[in-house]
Amino acid sequence: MSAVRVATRASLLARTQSGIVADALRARLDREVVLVEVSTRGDVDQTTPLASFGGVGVFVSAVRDAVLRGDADVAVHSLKDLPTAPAEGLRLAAVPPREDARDVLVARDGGTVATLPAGASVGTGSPRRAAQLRALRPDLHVVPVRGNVDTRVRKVVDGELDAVVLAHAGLARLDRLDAVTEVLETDQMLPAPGQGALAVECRDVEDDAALLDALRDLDDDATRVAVTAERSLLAALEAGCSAPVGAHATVSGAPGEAVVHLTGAVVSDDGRVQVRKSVTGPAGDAEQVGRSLAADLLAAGAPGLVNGTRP
Ligand SMILES: NCc1[nH]cc(CCC(=O)O)c1CC(=O)O
Repeated sequence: MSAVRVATRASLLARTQSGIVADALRARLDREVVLVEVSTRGDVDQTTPLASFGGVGVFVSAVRDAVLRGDADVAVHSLKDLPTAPAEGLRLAAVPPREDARDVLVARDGGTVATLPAGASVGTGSPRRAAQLRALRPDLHVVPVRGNVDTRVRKVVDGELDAVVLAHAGLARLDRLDAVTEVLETDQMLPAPGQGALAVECRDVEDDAALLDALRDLDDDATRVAVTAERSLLAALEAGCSAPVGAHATVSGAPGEAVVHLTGAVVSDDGRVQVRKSVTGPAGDAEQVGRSLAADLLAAGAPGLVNGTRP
């Protein structure tokens, strides 16, 4: 049988994540599984703000194109980087078990959000993290940063910044949890929809039955339900990945009676206005649960926040 080719971005985090999926496929298929690196404009140029490339979508589409062209069979992404619109010609074949979805602080001298000195500079490129940081500590100086996880951590180690906010999941996968000085609870910092989860796509028309079986086996039901609710909320708010929207869902209960509990928040850029709500519904209706929470948030005044802060 031919090798399975896994398309990945070239960054260390992307290669690590794709390696996790490649290992999982290897364990389920008695086949060779190889990584195919795709370099994107967003990876090559680490300084230009992402918005001028058309947002993080640039990372995703180059990897997808490799699969659509037939240069690879499977694409691996961070699920939170995927636009909510479905991709023509591809399907979301597997959502593997999620890592910790929370954000973390990496600060000098063991700092936490509560103990950072007045006016401390905290790096993040995410409007969602910036807005929630300002809500917690209006005195903080939020500095836009780009670059991979290692570069961001180094800015703290080198003293260029007092702290950065990153995803727990990325640091865990890179074995860099030693740098974490505080895990931010979701009531302080609601993660991005899909944070901590991976997305594995294949061609719509894929006819490799063994590969499709392996992908199905890699899919985690509870993770798929949770991220479906979170992304349905995001889509219904008509907010993109750069909007100050947080969402986090958990699934509980026996199969057949499982429920999904979804919390969502929209925050003004300056952190002064936060609309935050929760809803619980049947796991089988995850999309509807997300849409109904979006309606609640919109009724509570979220539209001005979503629209007012889009680039
Ligand atoms: N924005 C880039 C990005 N996309 C996914 C992750 C981490 C892994 C994940 O959230 O699953 C990161 C880095 C970060 O936010 O710290």
